[in-house]
Amino acid sequence: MVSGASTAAVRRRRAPGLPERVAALDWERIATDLDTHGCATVGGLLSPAECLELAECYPSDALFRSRVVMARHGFGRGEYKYFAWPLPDVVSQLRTTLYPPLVGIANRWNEAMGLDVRYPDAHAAFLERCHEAGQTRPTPLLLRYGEGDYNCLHQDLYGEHVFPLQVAFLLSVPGADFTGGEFVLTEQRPRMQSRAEVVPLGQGDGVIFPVHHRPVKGTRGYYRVNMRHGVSRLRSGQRHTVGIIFHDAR
Ligand SMILES: O=C(O)CCC(=O)C(=O)O
Ligand SMILES: [Fe+2]
Repeated sequence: MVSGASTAAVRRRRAPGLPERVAALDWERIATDLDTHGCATVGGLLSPAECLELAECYPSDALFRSRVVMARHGFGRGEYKYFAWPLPDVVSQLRTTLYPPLVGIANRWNEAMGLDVRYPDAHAAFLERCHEAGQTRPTPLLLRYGEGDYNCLHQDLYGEHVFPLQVAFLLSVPGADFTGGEFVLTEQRPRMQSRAEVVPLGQGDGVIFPVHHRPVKGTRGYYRVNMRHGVSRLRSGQRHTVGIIFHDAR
């Protein structure tokens, strides 16, 4: 058990420079990768110290609103915890700084898919929309996998309001902290065979990917493909990730 004092320290912790680091990312390249491949990676956005600090707060129950043991629900093997309000600074900053550059892509995708929903420029305004509809519980989460654990292919939908992109960060060092445990995306195309994408990540890298679907350009305009993500079986060690989902939950 972590003491109350260190729990408060994790909550208060400043992550200097995170907004600057997010602003410095090549958002044109990210948009192109998302359009072309259905996912984009961002290298080393979190420092090793930030990764370690986040991973180490997993046992600190006061930071979380609930714990999910995946095997109990048929979700896979391993566990995760949803952060409680107030979110730790680094998690809150990731949510508020990654949202604005993704809004343009989200709105463009909805237009291509013939969906009427458009997203406001600021995350606070989008959260207000979620909260007014009863989606008030925070969705950022910390995941922990041990040897033999895996995360079944899924979609993180938590109510009517959905921001169509989400981000997952690898907090552990592949090859040193764990082996196996690869991030996997699948794309189910209408009347076609499915396509899988394995996304190699290093510590502190993030992967940006669609929550439930994305537009793909065909010969007669855009069609909608259904997306799922998961994690392959860990062969050894321990793997932590943090998931940044922009809509809140009912
Ligand atoms: O552990 C992972 O890489 C996947 C995490 C996940 O499912 C999520 O962030 O929504
Ligand atoms: Fe997920």
